Amino acid sequence: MAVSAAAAPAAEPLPRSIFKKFLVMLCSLLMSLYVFYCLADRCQTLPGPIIAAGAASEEDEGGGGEFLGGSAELPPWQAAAARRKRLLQRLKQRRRRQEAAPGAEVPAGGGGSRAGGSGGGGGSAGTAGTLALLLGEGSKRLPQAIIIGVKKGGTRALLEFLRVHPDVRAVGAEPHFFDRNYERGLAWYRDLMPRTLEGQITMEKTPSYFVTKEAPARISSMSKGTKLIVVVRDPVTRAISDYTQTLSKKPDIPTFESLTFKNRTTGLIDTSWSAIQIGIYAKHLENWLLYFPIGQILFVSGERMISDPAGELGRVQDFLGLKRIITDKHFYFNKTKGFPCLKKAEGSSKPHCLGKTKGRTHPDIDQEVVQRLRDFYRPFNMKFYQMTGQDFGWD
Ligand SMILES: Nc1ncnc2c1ncn2[C@@H]1O[C@H](COP(=O)(O)OS(=O)(=O)O)[C@@H](OP(=O)(O)O)[C@H]1O
Repeated sequence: MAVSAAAAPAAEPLPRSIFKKFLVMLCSLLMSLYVFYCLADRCQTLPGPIIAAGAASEEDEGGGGEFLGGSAELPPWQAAAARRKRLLQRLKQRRRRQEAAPGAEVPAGGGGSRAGGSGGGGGSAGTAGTLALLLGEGSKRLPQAIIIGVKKGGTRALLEFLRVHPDVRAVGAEPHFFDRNYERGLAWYRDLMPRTLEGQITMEKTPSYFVTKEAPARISSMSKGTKLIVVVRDPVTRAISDYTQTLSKKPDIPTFESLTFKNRTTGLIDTSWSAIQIGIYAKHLENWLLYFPIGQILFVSGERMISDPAGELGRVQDFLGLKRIITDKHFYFNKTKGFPCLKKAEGSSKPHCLGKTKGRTHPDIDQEVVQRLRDFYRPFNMKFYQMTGQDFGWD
């Protein structure tokens, strides 16, 4: 009895220390699980970890491919969540500013890219992809597909919608590499690109390429296999849209009617005015066909991008060899905006329409001038339908 009474207190600390160790291990395990859970994008309402694009844009200096910000005072998992939240906000702000700036005029410099899909079917693939990108996998590649035009055709809408696809990663801003920045070299260009994993497509859009004489040869020398996408729109409406954009920046410019004509009395159209020139699609296309087979160029209808975005996106996904993930389930028609919008914005669960500079009200143009322009473009449009094998219904 005496022996056992003496032995009992000596034995007590042992189970307690084991218990403590067990508790510490359990806590560590739970913490690790929670951190992993957050990294896998499940601990917040935020839809996905975001990685800054290759090069910092004018709005987001220092973003280059790293997580932004830091919260030294917070526990690591909260700091990670806070960083993600801040980064998401900055990317959203940057995107809004890019859209608010007159699209085609935005200078080069990277812009946002995102990892992961929003909305619809690509969710889990997107999350796996984002996690891999988050862990530093993937590499910057030159684009395999480029939206080369046309200015005011609906190029921003196409890129924004395509980015919903988990296998598409794109530069947000327009790099203008093959027109304004070519002397900077391919390494500079590649560095603007977001990281991609095997099987993902890198994309960019710069609508001025379509009318840049040197662009086809330059893109072909980068890669003959580059897939090209052109969003075309009725050249008359396109010209008015182009004019509306310039007018918003320079309210003192002459009227559309006076800029249209070299001589209003004779009715001679001023084809040197870029707003008119860009719409002569057949002429610009001839230049591209010197370097690319027609089958390597996809022509997207700017009008159908508005009336049936899912239909056009279906064609684009096929052309890019992507699974048809973006469908009509991703879109809704916003009556206030008067345009189709995404049900889920990238990086959030909220609906997303393009910015104020997309879908502007056009000034009223003298119908006689409009008719004169229709007559002017008709033969060029016919030629363009013939070359592409598609009737865009502008005439
Ligand atoms: N979903 C949606 N929301 C808003 N706007 C849309 C959409 N789809 C196509 N569009 C049309 O896109 C036109 C702008 O074309 P771009 O994005 O190519 O312009 S830019 O060249 O990048 O400046 C823009 O031209 P405007 O209407 O003249 O503003 C729109 O008509």
